[in-house]
Amino acid sequence: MSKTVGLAGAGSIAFGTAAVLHEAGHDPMLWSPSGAGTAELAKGEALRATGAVETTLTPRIADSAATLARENDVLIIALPGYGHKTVLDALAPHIEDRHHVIVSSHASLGAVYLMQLLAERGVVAPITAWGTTICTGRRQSGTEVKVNTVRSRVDLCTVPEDRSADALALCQALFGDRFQPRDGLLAISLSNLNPQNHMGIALGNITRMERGETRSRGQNVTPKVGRLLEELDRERLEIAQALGLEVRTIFEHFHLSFHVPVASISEMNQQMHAQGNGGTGPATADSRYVTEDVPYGLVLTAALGRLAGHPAPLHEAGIRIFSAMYGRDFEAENQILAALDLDRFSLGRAEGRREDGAFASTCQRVTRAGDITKKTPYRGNKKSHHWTNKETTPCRN
Ligand SMILES: NC(=O)C1=CN([C@@H]2O[C@H](COP(=O)(O)OP(=O)(O)OC[C@H]3O[C@@H](n4cnc5c(N)ncnc54)[C@H](OP(=O)(O)O)[C@@H]3O)[C@@H](O)[C@H]2O)C=CC1
Ligand SMILES: CC(C)(CO)C(=O)C(=O)O
Repeated sequence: MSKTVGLAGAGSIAFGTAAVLHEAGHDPMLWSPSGAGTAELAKGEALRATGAVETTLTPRIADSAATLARENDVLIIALPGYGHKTVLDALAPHIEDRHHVIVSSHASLGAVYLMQLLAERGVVAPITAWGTTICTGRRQSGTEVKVNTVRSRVDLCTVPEDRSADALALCQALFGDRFQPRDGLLAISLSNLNPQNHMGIALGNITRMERGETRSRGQNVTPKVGRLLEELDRERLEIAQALGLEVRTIFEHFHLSFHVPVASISEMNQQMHAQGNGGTGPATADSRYVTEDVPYGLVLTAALGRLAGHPAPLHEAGIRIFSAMYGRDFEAENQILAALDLDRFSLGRAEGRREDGAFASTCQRVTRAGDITKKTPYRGNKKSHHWTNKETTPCRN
């Protein structure tokens, strides 16, 4: 049955996802928070998708968050993490029990933040967090998108948990049999590989980014960049294991997303390039590979590593190196973590608490706040860690 689906965002993923939905017989609507992203479409121009999806559609256009919510049963958040808080704040007052919200892709506990906003209004709508996007691609203009791939598997979980079965059925009805349920929001947070992948790619290509040079992304995952990605992956997997969570490996990720045989990460990327879907690397330093993935990705993984007693030195180094390169404090830029006030969950020595007890209660309280994960076995934490809760300046990149 055809569904009305409102997409918050009008960039590459919102355009690509609208095309995928249209091809499957659904009825997408786009909302550009500033209006700029849908200026041409709002005049009635058609949206053309090429590549892995070839179609032309005339999506409905929303002029506000209220319209997007009113006119659709399903809402998909499809924009970078640095826009999530603004957009969730705008949508939350209009979300009702009848809605189903999907976050594509989930960044930094945004689903917990939205749950809290809805709880304040007594609304219980299922929120499904995806570990990544259903497609990849790049917006070419106000009316065109190149879709590089439609993924065969996307990790997901739903809060509240008792809505998981309905949520899975809905995602399948919209996009087909492409979903792998995971055990809670921490597993989904640790299933998003963009932050680690983009850290390696951006570090290996930062001078090209700064000089504005266009290049193949896959081809430039050279053996040494590939090895760095594999080592970053090892850190993420160790954290997941310490938390008792099952997550995909980087090898599975590239295999399931880009349909290439499993080999070394560099070889898999060379193969993607040879098949024509290696993508294009960022050609500006002002790229979400850094401005989104460091504050909303690396910062969360590094913090979870400290909490789990498995610090992630490469991730930590990435935060520091990019902060030094950009002259910014990326750790302080995460608006969602700041709004969740995770200082309440500090593992500090204050009040004479034993750190392991504080960690256990952190897990329980976070779990209660958002049902983040069903099982968070404690493996011991010797290091003191404080979540920072500094004021952040909204950043619009
Ligand atoms: N593109 C890809 O292939 C992949 C993307 N992803 C992830 O998917 C998500 C979306 O990516 P993508 O579509 O490429 O990103 P884009 O940069 O293309 O998204 C642009 C959209 O985001 C909105 N936006 C940007 N900043 C803000 C802000 N501060 N507040 C509100 N809205 C804002 C823009 O609003 P406006 O219309 O007002 O200008 C626009 O609608 C990201 O999390 C990304 O990491 C993951 C894997 C692959
Ligand atoms: C290819 C790459 C690194 C780009 O984001 C990726 O991992 C993805 O899209 O899932």
